[in-house]
Amino acid sequence: MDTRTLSVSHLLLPLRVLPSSQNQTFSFSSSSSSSSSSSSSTNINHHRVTTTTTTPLAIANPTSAIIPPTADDDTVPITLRQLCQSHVPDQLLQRMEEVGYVMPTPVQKQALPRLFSGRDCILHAQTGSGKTLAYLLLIYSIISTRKSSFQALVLVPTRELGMQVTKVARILAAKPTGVEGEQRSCTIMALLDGGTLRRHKSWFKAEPPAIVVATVESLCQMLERQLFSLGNLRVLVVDEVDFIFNSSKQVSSLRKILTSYSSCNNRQTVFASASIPQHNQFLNEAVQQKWTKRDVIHIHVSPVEPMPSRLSHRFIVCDIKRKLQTLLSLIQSDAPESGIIFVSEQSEKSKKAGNSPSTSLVIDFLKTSYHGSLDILLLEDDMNFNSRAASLLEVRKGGGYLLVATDVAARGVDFPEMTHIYNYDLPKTAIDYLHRAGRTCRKPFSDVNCTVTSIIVSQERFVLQRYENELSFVCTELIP
Ligand SMILES: Nc1ncnc2c1ncn2[C@@H]1O[C@H](COP(=O)(O)OP(=O)(O)OP(=O)(O)O)[C@@H](O)[C@H]1O
Repeated sequence: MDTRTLSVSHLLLPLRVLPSSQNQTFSFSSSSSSSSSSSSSTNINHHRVTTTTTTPLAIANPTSAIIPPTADDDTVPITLRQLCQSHVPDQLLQRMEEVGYVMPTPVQKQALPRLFSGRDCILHAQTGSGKTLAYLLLIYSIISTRKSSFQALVLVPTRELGMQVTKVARILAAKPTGVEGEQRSCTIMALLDGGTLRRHKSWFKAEPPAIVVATVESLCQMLERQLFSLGNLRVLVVDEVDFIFNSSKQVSSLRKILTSYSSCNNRQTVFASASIPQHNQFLNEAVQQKWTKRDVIHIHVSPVEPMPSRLSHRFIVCDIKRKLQTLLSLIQSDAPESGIIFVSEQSEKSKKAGNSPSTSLVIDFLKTSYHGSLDILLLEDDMNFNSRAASLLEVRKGGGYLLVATDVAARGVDFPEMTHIYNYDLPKTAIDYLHRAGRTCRKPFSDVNCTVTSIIVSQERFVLQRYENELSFVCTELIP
């Protein structure tokens, strides 16, 4: 008897409901939205899949039992190649293995069969769990390199994340070692804020790329000028979907892309994030607003553990005047391989008052007082795109570094060597805490432990406690 468990929404699995304080910061509805909360009771045919429960296969005759491994069976190892075999071109699978992707992560194992079946999906899994590879494999299973048309679109909230996704997509599309021949290769365009639209326009005219990785604003500018259309689009991925919907600058353009410039009936739609607050409402809204088809699946991996278990959380209470010194002492005693020091973005009021941003204070202090071997780098919203790219390039060269950053570095950016996160300023919401913390623990099969440390003043303890409750983690106090 096969007792594997595939949980769908009408089989009542315990699902974590996000607390109301988290909900307050987030809304998918706009004033122009035609749906209302009552719409959630309509007969929507979406499914939810979780990976919380799996029971072993009962094998009737062990000696002859060659049961093909399936994605929902955790007891039988299954490779990425087996999962992708009849869907993704062999050359791409070869390349995937060559760059080190052999075994699937839990989200890949859960999602790929459903993605290959053509269903719209919401990929909801921990930071660093490999959602990018999951949706890129879907894209490579769908697009045809024989066609010279724009077939797949990945929308991202920041230039930094766009550059990273483009890089992974290009690495996968490259020829594996030893493969000869003049096969037409897959072209991938990065259409990101800060780029030159004229160059992209000429590229489109000469030969449309098969895949475009774009920030929402840059894409909309091109669409508004009718420089190309989404008419042949077969798959649309929105990465960090909750962030884009929650961004007042990006949400209306995203809505247009989803419903005016393209139709969910003509494409497969995938939304990805480690955080989808009010996910039931989002699912209903996605269907009501025709962002996805009615049978969209919610793939929710580790719903009761939204952050990696290898991550330990600490806090230290100090006087506000001693924060810099406390930071330095922590760095000296932790001796991180690499670390990010998250600092709040400077408010408009503080800018107008002519104050220095906190990032400058921290950078200047570390440059004079830190005498260790780590490089000190800066990544913040107010830097121009070239300086931001230069900082990330330094980070990617390898070697240890301390990156002083605002939340621009908190979403999606992959820092594989990162071991320590310091919240010099507390994040504004529990969701922000989760994404900052998620810049560590980015090697899916590693057992290296990582640490997040928040440096707080005593009045902030209750805020941190709220995040602990919302995200189900325990923060231990360090006594100075
Ligand atoms: N199957 C795999 N085997 C080994 N490494 C993998 C595999 N899949 C992904 N990775 C690696 O895991 C890391 C995290 O992957 P990715 O950036 O896709 O995470 P994510 O789920 O998108 O996280 P976030 O929510 O923070 O954006 C990357 O360095 C990636 O190369």
